[in-house]
Amino acid sequence: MHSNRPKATSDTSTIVRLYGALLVIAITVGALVTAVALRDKEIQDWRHHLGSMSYMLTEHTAQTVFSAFLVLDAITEQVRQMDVQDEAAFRQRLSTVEMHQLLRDKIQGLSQLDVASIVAANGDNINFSRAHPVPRINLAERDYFKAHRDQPHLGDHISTAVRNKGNGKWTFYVSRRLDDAQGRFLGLVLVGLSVDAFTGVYGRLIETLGDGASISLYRGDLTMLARAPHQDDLIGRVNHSGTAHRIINEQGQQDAVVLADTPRFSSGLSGLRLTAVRKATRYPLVVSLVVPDTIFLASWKRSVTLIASMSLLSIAFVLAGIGALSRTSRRRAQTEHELRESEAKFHTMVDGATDWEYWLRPDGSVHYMTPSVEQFTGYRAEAFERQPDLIATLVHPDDRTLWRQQVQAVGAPEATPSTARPLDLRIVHRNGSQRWVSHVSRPVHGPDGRHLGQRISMRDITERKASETEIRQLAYYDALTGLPNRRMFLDRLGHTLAATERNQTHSALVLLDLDHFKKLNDTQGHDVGDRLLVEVARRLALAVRDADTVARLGGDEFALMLDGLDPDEPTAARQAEQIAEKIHAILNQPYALNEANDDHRSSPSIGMTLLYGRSTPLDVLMKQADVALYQAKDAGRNAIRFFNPAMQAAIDARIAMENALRQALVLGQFQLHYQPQVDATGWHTGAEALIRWSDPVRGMVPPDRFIPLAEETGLIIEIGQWVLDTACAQLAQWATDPARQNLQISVNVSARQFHQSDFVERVRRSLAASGANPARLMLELTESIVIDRVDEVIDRMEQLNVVGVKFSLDDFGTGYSSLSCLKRLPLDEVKIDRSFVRDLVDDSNDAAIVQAILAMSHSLGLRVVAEGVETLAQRDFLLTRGCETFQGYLFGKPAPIAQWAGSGHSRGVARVSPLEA
Ligand SMILES: Nc1nc2c(ncn2[C@@H]2O[C@@H]3COP(=O)(O)O[C@H]4[C@@H](O)[C@H](n5cnc6c(=O)[nH]c(N)nc65)O[C@@H]4COP(=O)(O)O[C@H]3[C@H]2O)c(=O)[nH]1
Repeated sequence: MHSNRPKATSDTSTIVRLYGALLVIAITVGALVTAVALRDKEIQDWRHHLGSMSYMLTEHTAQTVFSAFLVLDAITEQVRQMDVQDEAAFRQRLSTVEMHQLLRDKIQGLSQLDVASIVAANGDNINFSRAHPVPRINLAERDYFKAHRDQPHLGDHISTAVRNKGNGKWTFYVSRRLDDAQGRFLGLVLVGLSVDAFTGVYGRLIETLGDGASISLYRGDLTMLARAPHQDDLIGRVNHSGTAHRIINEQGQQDAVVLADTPRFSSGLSGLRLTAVRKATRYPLVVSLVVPDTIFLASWKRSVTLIASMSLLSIAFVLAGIGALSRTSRRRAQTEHELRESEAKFHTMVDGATDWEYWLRPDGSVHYMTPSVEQFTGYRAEAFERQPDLIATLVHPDDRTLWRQQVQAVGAPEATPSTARPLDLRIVHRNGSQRWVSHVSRPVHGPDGRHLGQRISMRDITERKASETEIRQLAYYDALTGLPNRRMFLDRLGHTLAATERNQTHSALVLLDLDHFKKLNDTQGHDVGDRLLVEVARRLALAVRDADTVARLGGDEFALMLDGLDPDEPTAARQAEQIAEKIHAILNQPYALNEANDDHRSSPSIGMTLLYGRSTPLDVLMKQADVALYQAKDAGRNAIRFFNPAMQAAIDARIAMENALRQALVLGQFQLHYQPQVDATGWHTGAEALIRWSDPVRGMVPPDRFIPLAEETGLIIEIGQWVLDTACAQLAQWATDPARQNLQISVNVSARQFHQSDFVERVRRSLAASGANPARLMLELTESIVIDRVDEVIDRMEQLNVVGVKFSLDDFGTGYSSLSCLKRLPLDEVKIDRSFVRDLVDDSNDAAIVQAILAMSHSLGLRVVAEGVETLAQRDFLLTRGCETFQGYLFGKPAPIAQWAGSGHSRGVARVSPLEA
């Protein structure tokens, strides 16, 4: 993560480390130099010290030896005064008690002197200071005796140290030769010096110096006489290779203090030693003082330890300091780096953001603003920093008050995040264009809770607003005319009801539809129909006040709400009627729909009802207006009808019938009646199944009265299925009767039933369940079914054709089905509506229509069935014009199957048939 730490960080760190290393080196070198200097100084001091000590030791030693020589002098003088002439006299005179006494007296009080003796020329010890008479002791083998005997001019002699024969202690002797007048050897005088006398002093001195130090006393030829600490094996040995030898014998010096790395006598281990060697001035004696480095460098070592400790401590401090410093510097550099990175991230995120973000200080000045502001306003961020009021001027004037309120509320020190509410407002771009933005403002507080102003985000929601408007438009407005749709109208209707109560005024609900609109649509196409609807919408909107509502509920159905009518009901009704008449008149004006049809006439049927308060539910009000509308249509169209109590009764009756109809299916109140269809000879070809409702209250209800209601309520689905199942069952039953097995049954299919998604499947199931022959089933479709969604209709018909089911077009001639459409449908049969048959004989128009239908159907290869044939004249007319199948009271009324006589021939028809006449 920190691999890309900036160079400055490592530079600082390196410098700190370098300084640290230098400091450590300086401390180390300083410590070493100090240690070396101290060592030199210490050695130097010890040199002086040892020099002085060796001097004093040598003086002391010489002084001690001097006392022995004094005694030697006194005894020699005594002997000389005795003037002894020969050896015998010598023996005699010097072995006396007096002489013994003299010897004793001379060494009396001198503890360092062990003994004073007189030795005869043969080596016998003839007298000595210790006792008298003298025990027999011969010293002829002693080195000093031999030296004196053999060297007449030797002078005074110092012997090697030996264990004396008297008390066994280490002793060395100073001796002098005694001669007679002729120079003959008479014997010698000796004085023994106790080695202890020296080692005692040396030892105390060594104690003060410490372990490892030694003091040695040598004779002039470097034969060791005494040593402290004492070492038996060294006494009497000649020092040939030591420091003393080098100084005294090799270099011929009198004294020196030498630092050398030599093996110690004691341990044989190598080590530095300071050796102070000094030759006594009066006697052939050498004193050597040896001090090992454990002593003379002990103090220095302590100092060095202290220095080393101090240095290490200093180094530790320095290292710790460097560590801390470099950590601090690293942390600081890291923090700076992170800050820079964070800032870079912030700018990458924010500067590239499409939203407009800014931060206002508590005084309203701009602290920061994203560059995206330019897209929103056309101004750069700097312009706002210079002129904070610029923002206010860019907020749309209609939104400014709300905007100001929010900015002020959130800008207050006590503002909390909940103070802010998102606000949709418009921003006017420098170029005059407008943008919708979602404005969200939040207070900014520092870590210490201090109010630092507010942060504002503006997100462009222009497209969202447009989509919302579009969605709203689609949801609440009619796409063709731009008028409110049914949903919005019902919504407003609810509000209007509340308003009438509040304002104590009446409103009027007006429903209207255009007479014969469907015909126009079917004959001239949807474009023309649409143009008419748009023009009607425009005229309606112009005809009413702004406060009123005009809506398109669907198709050619429009609704109006007229508000603010008089509190008095009759007056309000009159006002509403006047407006309705105005509308009626306006809509009756000619329409220029296209070039070929610039004087189109259209008229509305208008039904209306008055509203006051919320006591009457919305759907009831709609029904009331609807009923009035139907009344207007019933009255021959192009009329205005006001809803009245009689109409209410009709509504109530309708509701009651709806409930009864629901029950009818459950209670099995439906029956199928069959009306025969016959051929030219009056021979039954089949029957049309017609439903009957046997209601205990209403009696036998004709289908015309309940089928439309069943259609409207959706009950037709179940009822239609029942009819189909019953007819199929009947077919299956006829199939077992040779006289009727070729008869077919026509079944009416309603639009809603046919347009069910699983209609084909239902028919197949019904056929399969009953076992009926599909070829005997004829489904009657009305023109209104086939005119809509032609392709889907054809598809379904073909699917059923495949299994053998046939189709008949019912009520042909009353609708507006175009010939081209008819040609495409897989039909088998066309039924001429009974309204044409009725006046056929008298009305030349109807006769012409029927003839045209027959001609057209024949040209398409379709069978034609004439409905409602009541008279022979009608039958004959039709027969002579090629109609081959008939249905009507002339041949038989619809009747229950039980009343259907077994005969396959209609009564009396053949008799009157012109063909048979
Ligand atoms: N004046 C006169 N009328 C005659 C004559 N011959 C037959 N009619 C009547 O004419 C109607 C013929 O049926 P539609 O046109 O399909 O017209 C039917 C049909 O559209 C519908 N309908 C009847 N049964 C059903 C059904 O099961 N399903 C559906 N969806 N509609 C049905 O109800 C309509 C009326 O049926 P109905 O009242 O049974 O009326 C029947 C029948 O009784 C005649 O010589 N003179």
